[in-house]
Amino acid sequence: MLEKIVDRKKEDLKFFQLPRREEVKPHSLKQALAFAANRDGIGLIAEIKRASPSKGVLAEDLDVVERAKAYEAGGADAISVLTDGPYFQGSIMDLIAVKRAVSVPVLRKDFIVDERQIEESARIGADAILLIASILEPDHLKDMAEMAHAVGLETLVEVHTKDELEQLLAVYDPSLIGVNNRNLKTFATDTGQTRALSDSVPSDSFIVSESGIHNAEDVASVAKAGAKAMLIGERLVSDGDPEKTIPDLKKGALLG
Ligand SMILES: O=C(O)c1ccccc1NCC(=O)[C@H](O)[C@H](O)COP(=O)(O)O
Repeated sequence: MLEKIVDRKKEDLKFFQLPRREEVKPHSLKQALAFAANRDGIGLIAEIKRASPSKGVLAEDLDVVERAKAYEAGGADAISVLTDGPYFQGSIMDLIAVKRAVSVPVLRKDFIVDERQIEESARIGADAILLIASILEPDHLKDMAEMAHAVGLETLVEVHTKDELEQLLAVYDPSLIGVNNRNLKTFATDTGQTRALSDSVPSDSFIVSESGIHNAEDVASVAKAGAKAMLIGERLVSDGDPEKTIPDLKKGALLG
């Protein structure tokens, strides 16, 4: 599936056109998450996605602006927007609309495989982009991260296995490391993956635990494993009252 997503992305990039630049105020993802970790025990990146390969349609008629504002009002420290069209029913227009509507940092979640997507991300007003170790060779990922930083974007570098992490650390030391609890080949999620990798993450890096977080116990488990922030999609995008749910989830960091 991951291969299919990336192949489709490369195919679509043949028709790539740069959008015009948005005039928006930048916000630092790392600073927002570090501040929240200090205040609440854990920071939260709340995700907007209409659909996913693992779950199908989650929220077809989602009003992304309304949802982003509800996340922010509930205490989300940052918002992630899935901009992939074919597999997640997202678009760069979603990110543009969200960035205009909120004052927390906005992360572009997509399958970034080409330098042009970095300039695109900067133009649409993203504050940060996701770089996925399983689809980029370590040297290429390092180059892409440096290119992103040069145009003012922060990077969240995602790994799933210890091997991926070790190969990456041999050439590059990211300050924000996302441990994806979802195996992108089988789609199975296990929050224990954050614990399994956390000892191998350099002590000066900041761990964001991603995927499969549904309740306060999951939050407690990843916080105990060393995550300073979490990224939650499905649980929040399909929630009727995220303004109430977000504080309840965050309280999980204080459990145990
Ligand atoms: O969500 C999927 O099915 C998926 C499949 C293949 C590649 C990426 C995928 N998701 C992107 C994400 O990283 C998640 O949306 C994110 O970590 C939130 O996960 P969740 O809280 O479990 O919705």
